[in-house]
Amino acid sequence: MSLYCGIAYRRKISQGYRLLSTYVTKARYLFELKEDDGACKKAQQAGAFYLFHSLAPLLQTAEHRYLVPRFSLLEVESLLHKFGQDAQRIEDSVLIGCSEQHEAWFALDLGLNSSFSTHASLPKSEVETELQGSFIELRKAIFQLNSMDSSLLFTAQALLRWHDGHQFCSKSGQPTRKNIAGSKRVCPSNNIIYYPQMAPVVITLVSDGTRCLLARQSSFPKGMYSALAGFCDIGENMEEAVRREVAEEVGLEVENMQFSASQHWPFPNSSLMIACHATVKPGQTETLLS
Ligand SMILES: NC(=O)C1=CN([C@@H]2O[C@H](COP(=O)(O)OP(=O)(O)OC[C@H]3O[C@@H](n4cnc5c(N)ncnc54)[C@H](O)[C@@H]3O)[C@@H](O)[C@H]2O)C=CC1
Ligand SMILES: [Mg+2]
Repeated sequence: MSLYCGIAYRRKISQGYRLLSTYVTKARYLFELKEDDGACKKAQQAGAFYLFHSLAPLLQTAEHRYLVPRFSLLEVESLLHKFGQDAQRIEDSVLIGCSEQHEAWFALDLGLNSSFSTHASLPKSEVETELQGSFIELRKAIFQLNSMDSSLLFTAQALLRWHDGHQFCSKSGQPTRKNIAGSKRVCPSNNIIYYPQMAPVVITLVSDGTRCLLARQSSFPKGMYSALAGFCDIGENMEEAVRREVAEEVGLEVENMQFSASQHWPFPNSSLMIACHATVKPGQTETLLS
């Protein structure tokens, strides 16, 4: 019932009762591309492609920053042709966003083995020379990218990695097939749909009101400290995960948890980092000092 009302309301709006915002039309356009393979294929014709090699994005250096080159479908086809591959490889690309003018953006990895061939990795250094750029590990490049580029590349890397690691149905063992946008994979033998997944992680700044607690893992570089982070266990809500992680990692009990901000974090796998503030329970501040 509520879904039906929602659809009717949308129609009423799109028939011209109210002008839709740019953000709304963009969100609906992206939704259409995810649901409709034909529309997504059409969008590739006028779209822009970001290229990766084994999950490292192609970047170009400009002074102290990195620029992220984009290529048209024709340019990508001609590159593939030059390296002896056909345009079918473009079906491995994933939709990562669009401009306000609805130019669709895709990401394609030239280094991962394509679903269409077992020997399909393109030679990295030759492609770099051809495209006048370098495939640089994303983690090393983030501080030299602007925030829009880094967010797009985070999404792209996470999606490309997910597809690379989910090529088979975990129930039937059969190869799964991605839709054109790359927003899902389907097992043709039993129609199970697999969607890209993110693991929720809470990262909590614990304080006693005036001081805050930072910690370090043994794997951190020397001198690096961070707020306390941990994966949510299945069945937990955010508050329970914060309380448990803080207890596990530093032996404190916290209360007054507050959500602060969130961010997608693609390393080493896709996480949704949920940042929170929490205060230690009264009587535990001495522990905080030790
Ligand atoms: N931005 C930042 O400042 C920081 C970010 N992080 C990120 O937060 C995430 C979680 O932090 P950790 O302290 O490592 O988590 P954690 O404290 O939950 O410990 C990691 C352990 O949790 C288990 N685990 C449970 N679910 C898991 C899953 N979905 N994926 C992987 N391991 C899982 C594994 O046994 C793993 O060894 C990491 O991805 C890390 O990159 C961590 C610290 C600082
Ligand atoms: Mg942790």
